[in-house]
Amino acid sequence: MATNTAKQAYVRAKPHLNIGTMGHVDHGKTTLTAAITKVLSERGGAKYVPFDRIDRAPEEALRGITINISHVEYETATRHYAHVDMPGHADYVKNMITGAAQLDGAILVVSALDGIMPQTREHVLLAHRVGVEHVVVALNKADGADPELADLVELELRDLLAEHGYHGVPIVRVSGLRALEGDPEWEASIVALLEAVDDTVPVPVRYTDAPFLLPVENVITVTGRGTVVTGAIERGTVKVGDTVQAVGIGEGFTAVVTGVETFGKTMERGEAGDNAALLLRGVRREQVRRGQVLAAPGSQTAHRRFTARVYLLTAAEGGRHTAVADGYRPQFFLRTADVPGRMDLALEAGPGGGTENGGPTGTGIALPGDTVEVTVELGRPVAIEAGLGFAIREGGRTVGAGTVLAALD
Ligand SMILES: Nc1nc2c(ncn2[C@@H]2O[C@H](COP(=O)(O)OP(=O)(O)OP(=O)(O)O)[C@@H](O)[C@H]2O)c(=O)[nH]1
Repeated sequence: MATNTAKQAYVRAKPHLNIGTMGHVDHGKTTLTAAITKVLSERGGAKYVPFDRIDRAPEEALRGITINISHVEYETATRHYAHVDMPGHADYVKNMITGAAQLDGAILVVSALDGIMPQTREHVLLAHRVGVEHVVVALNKADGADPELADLVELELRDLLAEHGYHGVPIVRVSGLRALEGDPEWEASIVALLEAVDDTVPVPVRYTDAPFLLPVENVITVTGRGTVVTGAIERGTVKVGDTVQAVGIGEGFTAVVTGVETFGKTMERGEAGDNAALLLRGVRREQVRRGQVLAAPGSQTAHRRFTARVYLLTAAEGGRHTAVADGYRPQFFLRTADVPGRMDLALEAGPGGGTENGGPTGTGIALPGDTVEVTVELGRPVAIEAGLGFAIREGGRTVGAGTVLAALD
């Protein structure tokens, strides 16, 4: 990342926040993302990223300058934002529920022409479950919608949001498409949307004093320079010269950080909450895998077995229709890791096991809607600690959400 042409340095002049768009397919997430960068670029707060460059820029990933192909950055008067427009529904859910996206807030995109659709519901539910506390609604395609119809959609949205604990959510009528085309009325709607985001999503508490931790999202080889690892810094800080330890999945290693960047700009210090690219000295690409964490040496340990409290989604929430039994073998998503594993419906070390809400205790089965305490054995070791959230998926859908109680062995 030390390039021949000097790179610009990242100036930390404003608080940095991570936000993302969510919502049903085709409601206009990518169009809106492009529109935000276009409108802000005209106001000096962004570099315009056209629609067809979002999610679809592999050559940028190859050059090693992009943090994540679906991330864009922009600034309002008071904040610097990294904005993730996740490519497909499955990836979206995976990123969101594992906390890989580490969203401080979300823009729920709902088409005023179509109203609430299944993924609108699913994303609101998941956002709430994974702890996204702050949501702003972009009621998109307002250019084509009858205002009375839009009023109706707004009412239904308020009900849906309230059902999941979101009250007083700003609903801003926008048109990503018309704003992209340069229509001043709709450009103003994008500005209003960002004002609502600035006002609604507070600057989160960042754990910069904790030991450094970065879940590995992508690994890129930059010819002549080495291996670059990207991801959002979960805790702590990192600078050139620091030693980091890779934990989980493959063989662990330690390496010295020789470059820290964000969105192609060099950083004196990467901090919790930043989307960072780290250049590692003497590390081969194959040594680093998505799902590992890079951590301050000795601060994280990999485990295959742990106890957890798990909520099984109901069929209405997109979960299973039938019970799960001892020996259940789904996929587990922990941070950026996606590993197969086995789940047994009892706490290995501890009093009893069974359910909290009067469900079947000690029978070795649990029904959708139950909260149960379980013991998990993963196919591969992963960095595990008490309190870590994870998702349980099978056949491409999310069937459970859990929290680690304790690592075993
Ligand atoms: N009339 C109108 N059409 C829009 C607007 N925004 C997006 N569209 C159209 O809606 C369609 C879907 O837009 P996308 O931005 O691809 O939607 P998306 O939600 O990103 O879709 P996925 O990424 O596939 O989930 C496209 O044909 C857009 O041109 C808008 O504000 N008004």
